[in-house]
Amino acid sequence: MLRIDDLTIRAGDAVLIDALSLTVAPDGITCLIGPSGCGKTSVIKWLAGILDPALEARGTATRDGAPLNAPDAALAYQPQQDALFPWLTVAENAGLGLEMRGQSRRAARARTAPLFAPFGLSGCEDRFPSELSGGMRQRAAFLRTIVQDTRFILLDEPFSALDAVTRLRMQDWLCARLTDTPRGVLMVTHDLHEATQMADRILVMSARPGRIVTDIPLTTPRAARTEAALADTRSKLRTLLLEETS
Ligand SMILES: Nc1ncnc2c1ncn2[C@@H]1O[C@H](COP(=O)(O)OP(=O)(O)OP(=O)(O)O)[C@@H](O)[C@H]1O
Repeated sequence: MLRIDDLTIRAGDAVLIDALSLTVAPDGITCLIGPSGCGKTSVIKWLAGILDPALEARGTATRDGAPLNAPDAALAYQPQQDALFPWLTVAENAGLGLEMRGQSRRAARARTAPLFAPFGLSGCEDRFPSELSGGMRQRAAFLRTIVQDTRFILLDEPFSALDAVTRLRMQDWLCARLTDTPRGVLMVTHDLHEATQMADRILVMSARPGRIVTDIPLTTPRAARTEAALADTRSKLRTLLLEETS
C-alpha cells in the first residue's frame, strides 16, 4: 500500500494542496481526477521526488508502512505524453529506466528485447521515436516504465496525446498488461470515460487548494462496464466536478 498523509504544497503564500491524504492499493488502478489546476500533477511529482524545488511541500508518504523517501526504487513515474528521447532508438529508450537503475546497456537490452513483441513493437527496436505512430510511442513509453518491475507506477495523463481510437485500444491494452502482472497504479486523468472504464477506485480532488473530496470504488468487472452500468457513476462524477469548478 502506498499512502500519503496530510500533504500540503505551497508556492510562496499560495496553498496549492491542502492537507491531502490518499492511499493506493498494491494491485489495482486508482484514478485521480479533479478540476484543471487542482494539483494532480503536483501530487504525483511529489511522490516521484521531482516536484519543483521552488514549491514547499510538507506531508508524509509511506510504502507498506515504512517511510517513503522519494525517489523510491519501488515507484516508476511516467510523465504526461510519451517523453521518449528523440535522439535515442526505441530500444535505447525502452532500456533507459533500467540503465538509470544501474543496469548495463547490454543487460537492459537483454531484459527489454523479449517484450517488443507482446508490446506490439516487433521490428521497431532500431527506429527512432519520430518514425513511430503515437500509439507505438506510447507503448514504448509503457515498456520502459513497466520493465522496471516496480510495485507501483505513477502515470500522469498517459493517453492525453492520443487520438480517440488509439486511446481506447491503449486503455484496454494497459488493463490487460496489469491483469497479467498486477501493480499498484496511480493514474491522473481528465477523462471521466477513461477513469470509469479503467479504475478500481476513483479519487476526486477539490478545486485548488486540492484535497480529496470523494472516494468512489468501482466494483463492476471491466468486461461488464457498459454505458448503462456506468451511467450513474459518470453522472455523479460530472456533478461533483461541475460543483468544484463553479
Ligand atoms: N512551480 C510552480 N510554481 C508556482 N505554481 C505552480 C508551480 N507548479 C504548479 N503550480 C500551480 O499549482 C497548481 C497545480 O498545478 P498542477 O499542474 O499540479 O495541477 P493539475 O491539477 O495537474 O492541472 P491540469 O489538470 O491543468 O494538468 C496550478 O495552479 C499551477 O499553476
